Amino acid sequence: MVNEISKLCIDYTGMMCSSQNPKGFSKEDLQGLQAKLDEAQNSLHARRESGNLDFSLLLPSMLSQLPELCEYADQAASRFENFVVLGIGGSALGPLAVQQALNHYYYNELAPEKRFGRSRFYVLDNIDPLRFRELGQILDPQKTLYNVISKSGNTSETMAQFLIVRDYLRHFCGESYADHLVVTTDQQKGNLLPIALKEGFKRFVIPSGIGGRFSELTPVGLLAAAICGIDVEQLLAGAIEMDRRIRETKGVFGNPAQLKTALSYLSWQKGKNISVFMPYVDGLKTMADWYAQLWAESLGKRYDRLGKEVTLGQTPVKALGVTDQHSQIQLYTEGPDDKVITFLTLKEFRVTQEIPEDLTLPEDIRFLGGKTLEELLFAEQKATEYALTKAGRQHLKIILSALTPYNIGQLLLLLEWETAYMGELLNINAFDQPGVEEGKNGTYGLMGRPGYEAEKLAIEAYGSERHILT
Ligand SMILES: O=P(O)(O)OC[C@H]1O[C@H](O)[C@H](O)[C@@H](O)[C@@H]1O
Repeated sequence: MVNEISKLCIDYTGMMCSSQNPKGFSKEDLQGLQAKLDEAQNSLHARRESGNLDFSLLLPSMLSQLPELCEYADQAASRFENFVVLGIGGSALGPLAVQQALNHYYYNELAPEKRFGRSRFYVLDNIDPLRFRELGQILDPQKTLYNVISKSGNTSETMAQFLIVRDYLRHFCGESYADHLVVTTDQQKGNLLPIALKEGFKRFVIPSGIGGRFSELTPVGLLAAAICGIDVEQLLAGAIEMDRRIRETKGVFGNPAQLKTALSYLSWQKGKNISVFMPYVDGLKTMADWYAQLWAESLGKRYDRLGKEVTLGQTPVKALGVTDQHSQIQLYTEGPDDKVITFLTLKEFRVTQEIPEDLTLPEDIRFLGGKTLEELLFAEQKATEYALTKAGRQHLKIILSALTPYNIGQLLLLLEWETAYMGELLNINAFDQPGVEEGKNGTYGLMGRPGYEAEKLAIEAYGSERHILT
């Protein structure tokens, strides 16, 4: 059972009923959701038409902004050896995921003379002072460009990093410090915008209505990708094609987002409260981090859209094949049956690594000789699927034909649409994150931001009753 979607396909055999997997779903189970899915589709597409669903509506308009973005990226890449993102959450995870997937791909594909003149990529999302200090020590400020990314322009972590870096650049670069800062933020809101305007930083806009976790295919991710030599046109082309398929294809067995949503929804209904995302490609390891934020913040909600308390969500877990076969698979096979596993794999790797033959070795090792590492990886992945099916555990597999910008664009859009569909089926708002506000406001209180005195007092009162073993 393989759903072909140009260069990305979904193999959902491991979710379906068979002689080996009697607990799996039937075609009728999937068809039974068709009316709900169509309703979700109509509602999402109506919001899109009225301009209230920006994450996919904006793809073509992003294409028209590429010439300006790429021109700036080319100039920056020829001047700066290092490109550092200061951002967190949706302002860091997408850029990281795309870089890890594609940066080396491009490096190796480029003609040798073109391999230079592209910046090295770093992300400072966490505010660990040691890492912050140490990265500053190894990067030459004259050769470094910092991209401050914040949709809200108010995030404490990002703003704190920005203030330190601005000070440091002023110290080392003098009056030209502003050339070392590029800001990606909202067009109208937030504290970063007026500073950027006043101090003359180059600025890119995150279109209104797009939340951080849906913003990779805006300047949030496109600038970093372009500066590091990734073909952003192809990235957008893949996303636009996936978007078109999702909009135009009818029926759960043809529409990739509907199929993926139906499988997620049915498994969630069957008590699978955990969604494991397990790429079998090192380059896609951080894609699992991006997915974790998307799934967790979008679907983990206490109230539905009518304000009724529902407490919903499915906990995302990140894993890596084959590494986690030697760590987590034991639990997935024999532990509580509360997980659905999404494997992410490639049809082929661009390289072949042979394992040498040595006929003098004992047979139990010799069998590996003459095979390749890819053969071993694919065999392990298949054997894991089999073992999970045998244990009655549900899993599916997204297969990319290769690690290319086009395919990564397709994958991002598929997962974004699936998340939006799931929000509709669960009748929750998939685009907000009220649960993170309490902690943020408490931090403001503790750090002395005016207007948050009550939060400070409440946290201090909470801190007075502690149980500590020393
Ligand atoms: O881009 P920013 O506005 O700085 O937001 C960064 C992150 O902040 C919060 O933690 C939100 O929960 C995330 O959804 C967001 O991605």
